[in-house]
Amino acid sequence: MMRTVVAGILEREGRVLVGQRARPAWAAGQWEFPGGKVEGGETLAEALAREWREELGAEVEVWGEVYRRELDTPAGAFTLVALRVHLLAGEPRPLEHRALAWVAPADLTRLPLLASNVPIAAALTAPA
Ligand SMILES: Nc1nc2c([nH]c(=O)n2[C@H]2C[C@H](O)[C@@H](COP(=O)(O)OP(=O)(O)OP(=O)(O)O)O2)c(=O)[nH]1
Repeated sequence: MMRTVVAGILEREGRVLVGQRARPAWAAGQWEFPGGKVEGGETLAEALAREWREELGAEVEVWGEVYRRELDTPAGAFTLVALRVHLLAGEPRPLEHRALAWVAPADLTRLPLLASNVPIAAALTAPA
């Protein structure tokens, strides 16, 4: 069964939160929307809430899906789903990332994003 990875899009004052990965080697230094792999039995929303608690010390709820596609990476094939989130409690901190940044969607591609995230950045800047 293909695994699913959820990635959270948190927007504040026209900027979105991104994290710089510390691992694995192929992805270290690249920027992502914080999230991770869905575990057995979890909904997408539950998985994303768990990842944000573990990696950022923040409580979020999911508002809706932004983007979905199938991916091939050095870590295997999976479905990547980007979900818009709303912050309930806690200020995100880089508990597992090298750094966090708040970036305007139009400026995201100035960072070395994970290649799979470039279309998500494009979706965020597309006119509604
Ligand atoms: N978190 C996250 N992962 C992404 C994004 N885009 C993208 O291609 N990926 C890839 C990188 C990884 O191969 C995979 C997610 O793995 P992960 O390492 O974040 O997941 P995890 O926290 O559950 O980690 P682990 O338990 O497997 O070590 O998805 C993104 O925006 N956010």
